[in-house]
Amino acid sequence: MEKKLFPTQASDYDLLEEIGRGAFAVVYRAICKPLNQTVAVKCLDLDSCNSNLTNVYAEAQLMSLVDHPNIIKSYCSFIVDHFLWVVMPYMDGGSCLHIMKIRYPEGLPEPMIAVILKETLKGLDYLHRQQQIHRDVKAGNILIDTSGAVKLGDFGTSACMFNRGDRERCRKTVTGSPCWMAPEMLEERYGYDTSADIWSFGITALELAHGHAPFSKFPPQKVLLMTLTSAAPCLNPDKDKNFSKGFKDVVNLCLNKEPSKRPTTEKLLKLSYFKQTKFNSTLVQKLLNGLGPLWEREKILRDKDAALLASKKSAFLQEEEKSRNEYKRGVSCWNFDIESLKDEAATIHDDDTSVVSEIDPVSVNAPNQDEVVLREGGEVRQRLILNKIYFRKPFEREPQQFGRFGVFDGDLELESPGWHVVRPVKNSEDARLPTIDEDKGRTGSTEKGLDNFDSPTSSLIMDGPAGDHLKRYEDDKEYKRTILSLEQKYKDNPLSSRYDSAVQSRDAELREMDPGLLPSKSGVSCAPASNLAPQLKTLLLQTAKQYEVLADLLRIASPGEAMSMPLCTMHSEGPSGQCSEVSNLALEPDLNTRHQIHELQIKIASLTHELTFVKQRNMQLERQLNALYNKQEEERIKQEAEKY
Ligand SMILES: Nc1ncnc2c1ncn2[C@@H]1O[C@H](COP(=O)(O)OP(=O)(O)OP(=O)(O)O)[C@@H](O)[C@H]1O
Repeated sequence: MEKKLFPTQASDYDLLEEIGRGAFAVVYRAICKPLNQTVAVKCLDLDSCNSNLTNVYAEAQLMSLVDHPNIIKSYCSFIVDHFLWVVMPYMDGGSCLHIMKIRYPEGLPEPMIAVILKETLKGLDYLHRQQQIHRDVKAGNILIDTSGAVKLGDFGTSACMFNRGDRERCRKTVTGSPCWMAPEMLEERYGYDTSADIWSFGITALELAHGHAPFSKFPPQKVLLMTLTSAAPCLNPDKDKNFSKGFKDVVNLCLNKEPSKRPTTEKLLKLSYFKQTKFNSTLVQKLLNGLGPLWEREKILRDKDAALLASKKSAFLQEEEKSRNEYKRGVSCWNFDIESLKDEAATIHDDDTSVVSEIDPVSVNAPNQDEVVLREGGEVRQRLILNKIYFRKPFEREPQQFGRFGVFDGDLELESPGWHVVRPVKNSEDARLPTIDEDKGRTGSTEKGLDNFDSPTSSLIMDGPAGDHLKRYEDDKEYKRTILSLEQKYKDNPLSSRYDSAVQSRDAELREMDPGLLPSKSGVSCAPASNLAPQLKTLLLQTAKQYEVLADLLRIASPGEAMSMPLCTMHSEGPSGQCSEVSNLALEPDLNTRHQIHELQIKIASLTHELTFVKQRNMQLERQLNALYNKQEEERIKQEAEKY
């Protein structure tokens, strides 16, 4: 069949309706005008996604090399502003998750599950043979169309393991959706391989059977904990009586906590359960019978979610109150002690709803939340579905940790200071932390200096201009102390790998509160240019302060003489205490001084400009390198394919 060449210019595509939304991307039905073909275009926001451009681009390129009927390939991908557009075949049935939400909330009938699983398995088998890990196998990524085709999509998060030796074959990065993640993916010290996909495949089987993944209603920290410490999920012998033994065996085989004991895709395909399952397009088409167009269904679901969100808002306020009361009782809400987390997790019931809150733009790390609404000037700018777990690299803006993460354009943080959401750390057992003072009926402390401490800390500590009930971050002594106490407490903890993350996160946060508190790390060179602005402003302030000192010295040297040096004052705005403005209070600076200040400002502007330019150039070079690398890979794959 002749290979069509898809154009790589945005103007060649008409974006029509929105047909889906992921953590960092919106997917549209679109028309490729020169080819007059309906396609799906995934617009991935490069600014808010947590991966570096090179990886994203490499993975998008990789997607275009895929050639299997059960895997969605990309026709092409290109950059439009700060978005990566990935052009793919349009799957007009949508995802299995989508269909379950609309029509099968309790799960699909087994014959349909068997067909869907087998087709997915064939696609996964192809990827594994190419030595790739998908890393995001779930019903939301299994797409179907009206011809009855079943395809596994979105392996933008997958990692290429081509021929890079065994060390590289075990990935150390963590990306994925908590409920589907294999236990070894959560333990940073262990790598993981293709068997992690087999675990996710087993979870997907349960998801298709029940309409939702096991633990999906729990907050992510509980999901993590249960995945690590509880027995592997399985079918319920009472509730799931109707499922065949073959299906139960598949689930049990895949959900083995020991990765090496899980079957390979090849072995699974040889099971009689899958051998007997024949592809049946009519069965798949039946799933879509009577359903409206995908974009209309998508809209119905979006509206439903919005209504749910509104109802959850009040739940959040209650949760706030509950959490505050718990705090007053000295209940630990967040720590890394696995046993207490276990107990805590056990108190969360199946019907617990996740917390939803509204906060202003910037970066968000909200371990207890499903979704946050980002507003600017009262307008909703973006809704972030916090459904992923990321371990951020040390040089990146956010601390390393696990939790639900959403990141909004960091530059906005400077322009419109808003909520700053940080991780809560509380522990009543630590003597240095505030405890209940029964007599006084308020929070007290056993340590001197904290007697007046009165923190109505909720399950999240927030910092922002509004909300009197929330404590300002930089004043939060308890937070600083608690974080420091973590260091002592978890040194010998079995989760000591988490300890490093906690320390790094502590350092990052303390540095943000007060740049002088900790020595700055060397080699931190990857900050965005916009992040430099406060530092440059600080430099400007320092220079101005030097004038001040000079003026004082001159005053001492020649008392009685009128001084014409500027008297500068620091306006502390952010938690870091960086100055935002240098202003004259009493004395007007002379012309020369003003001129120098002006020159400094010009230098700063030009430096910022230069930095932006270098950054762009860097990105360009990265892209070129990538293209080169991908070309080589393509050739290598071709050669390998020829060998077969
Ligand atoms: N080629 C496609 N055809 C039709 N619908 C699609 C296509 N690709 C994606 N979708 C829809 O868009 C939704 C969002 O896709 P996307 O890959 O961005 O996110 P996701 O995998 O659901 O979430 P995440 O960002 O967590 O990976 C999917 O769940 C699916 O319903």
